[in-house]
Amino acid sequence: MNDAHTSLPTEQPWTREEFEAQLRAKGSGYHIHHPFHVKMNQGQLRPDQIRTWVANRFYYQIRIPQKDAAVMANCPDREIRRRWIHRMLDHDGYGENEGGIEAWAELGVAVGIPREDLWSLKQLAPGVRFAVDAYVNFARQAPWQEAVCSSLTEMFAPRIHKDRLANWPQHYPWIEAEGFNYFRSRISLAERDVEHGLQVTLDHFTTKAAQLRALEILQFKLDVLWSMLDAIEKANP
Ligand SMILES: O=C(O)c1cc(C(=O)O)c2c(n1)C(=O)C(=O)c1cc(C(=O)O)[nH]c1-2
Repeated sequence: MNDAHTSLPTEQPWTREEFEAQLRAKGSGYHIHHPFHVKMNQGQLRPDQIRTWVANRFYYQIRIPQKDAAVMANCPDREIRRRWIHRMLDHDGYGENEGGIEAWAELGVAVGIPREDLWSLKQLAPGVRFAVDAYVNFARQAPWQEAVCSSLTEMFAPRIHKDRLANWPQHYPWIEAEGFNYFRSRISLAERDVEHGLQVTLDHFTTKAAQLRALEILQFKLDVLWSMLDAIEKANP
């Protein structure tokens, strides 16, 4: 094991601010820097490659509420559950709100994927299924605070959604504008989610060893997202 990930029981923990800065520094490994994502944002992907990305990312979208249900199922704290349940509703929708999964399906239509094709998962690459399932299984099996910590890649998500909104319309004028609603909707939701996720993480991981564990968990989640893009890139070079 790397020295950076071990600590003596007596070692001083980072302060709350230092710990948050360490978590945020993990952004250097976010999938925004993956070569496939860089190409996507620079307008270098063919329409069929955009479709491969949208079809595969759909699997992440439909599994996220199950991941959040696992966090809820493992969490005995009513106050946490009262806030966490919004994540499931955001994606599944409720009442008149169609939700994020539907917004992603509209992105699918906007890039030329018929709904039945998207829902059939026939384009799903095995590596994407594997990576996303690893995330859901982690949330099922880990203590709920660890699962909360693993959601903190969302700290880096508002930037990625804003970049897509800024760049896609000019690079990919063939995509119908309604397709971008998902990205727009996630900016404020991600900010709200991160505020709560960070609060739980900063409150729970208070020894140095625990703080180092939190960084490992965040790395695991960064690896999930990175592996998804590796598999997507390979599925349609
Ligand atoms: O488009 C992206 O790059 C991206 C990344 C992430 C992320 O960092 O996990 C999420 C999302 N989008 C997203 O839309 C979303 O709803 C979401 C929920 C979660 C989570 O871990 O609970 N991550 C993400």
